[in-house]
Amino acid sequence: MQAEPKTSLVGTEYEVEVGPVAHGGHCIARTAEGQVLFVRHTLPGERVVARVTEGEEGARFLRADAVQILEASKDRVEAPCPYAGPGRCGGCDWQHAKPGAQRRLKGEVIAEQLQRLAGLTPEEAGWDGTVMPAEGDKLPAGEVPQWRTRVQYAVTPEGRAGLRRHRSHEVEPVEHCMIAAEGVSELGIEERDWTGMESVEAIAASGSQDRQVILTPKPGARLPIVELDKPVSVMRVGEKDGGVHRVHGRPFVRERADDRTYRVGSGGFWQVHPKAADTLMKAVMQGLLPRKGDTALDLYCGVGLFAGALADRVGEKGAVLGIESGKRAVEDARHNLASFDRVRVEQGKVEAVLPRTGITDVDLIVLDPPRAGAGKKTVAHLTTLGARRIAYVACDPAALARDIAYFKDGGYKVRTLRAFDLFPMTHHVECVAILEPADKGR
Ligand SMILES: C[S@@+](CC[C@H](N)C(=O)[O-])C[C@H]1O[C@@H](n2cnc3c(N)ncnc32)[C@H](O)[C@@H]1O
Repeated sequence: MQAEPKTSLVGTEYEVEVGPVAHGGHCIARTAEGQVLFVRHTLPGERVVARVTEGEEGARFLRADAVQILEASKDRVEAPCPYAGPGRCGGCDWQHAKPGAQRRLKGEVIAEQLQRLAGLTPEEAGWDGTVMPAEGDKLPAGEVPQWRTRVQYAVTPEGRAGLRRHRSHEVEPVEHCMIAAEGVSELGIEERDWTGMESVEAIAASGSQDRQVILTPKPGARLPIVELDKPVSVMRVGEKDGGVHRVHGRPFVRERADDRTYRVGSGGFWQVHPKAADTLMKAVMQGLLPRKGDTALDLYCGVGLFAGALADRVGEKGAVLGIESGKRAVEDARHNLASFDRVRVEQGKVEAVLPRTGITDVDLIVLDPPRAGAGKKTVAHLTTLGARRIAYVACDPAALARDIAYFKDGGYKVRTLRAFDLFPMTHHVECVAILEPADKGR
């Protein structure tokens, strides 16, 4: 017998009191019947009319947008971006919140994840509860930091560049993205016709004048001649192999951190906020306190940001091993770290490569995994290596909290935690946790 289709509630409106913030850029509310709503475009304590955007009767939760604000929070501001709002651009979650309130909301999310998934209060995690803005991001009211050095534009059927709507393939055409770095805006991507393209990624390095666009053509489409307002190198994503191929110019951009230049090939990872690489590198080094002669691991090392900083500090008698799955990122890391004799970079997944290395003890570990985190097996392995300190760089506080719980099982505790707002206007936040053996006093 076929199950009865459930009745969609999309479009239904509820007047609700808005409760606390939840991970993902929304707040929690309940309908009169007790059904949970994840409401965007609102703030804790507000009374709003929430219109359902996803979900059906009896679902565990519904998603909704606040379409009318009946009682506004004192943290609310008029969104500075004309493309923000219900049904519009999905790039920013907190355009309608004061900058200080955005950081408070991110702090509340971190605290909630730590408590729920790792059983830790902020004090137990050695965290003062604050989320620090990046240097230079505290701006007069109404001004928005222009921090996005990499912007992935989608293209409308008419060939206009835009940004995707929230949880949708639809494109919101934009004439100017407020959070895009000046180097991206200067290219004039939004003014060009991109007919035939699926997407156009713009990269403006912050450590050099390098500019690059990566085109993803629709199947069978011809590449346009790219004439932008500034010189750029051009890459394309291959229709068959999905790889990034050079059309003209350098196949990489040059970034700077810790007074070192890093080559970052197309498709390779580099932090998006211009201050992020240095901010995180400093937080990691201040937490680890490397000594001459130390041995260290840089896991999920990308093009070698932390391995380079560690190599400088552990000196000629020390050694650093980086592990990274991306082939091109490994080539870049080897190039970037070629001046160090005692730095090695292995290609492959950490979970496969680390056991194969046969390493049984190290002094220090940095891990900077993707959003899913490192996971139980990898964390369990790391806790057997006897590291004096471990720095965990996390772009997702939920994955961080889950992995901290695994570290706890393996005899490690969090010594300090710091949080940085490296993604203003969005719900994203970056944390650096420093762990050490639990039997060591604070
Ligand atoms: C958040 S980035 C960090 C890169 C680098 N630490 C930095 O700050 O520039 C995560 C990196 O992990 C790599 N990666 C993802 N899954 C991996 C895995 N299972 N094993 C090794 N590397 C992985 C990605 O290619 C990416 O370069």
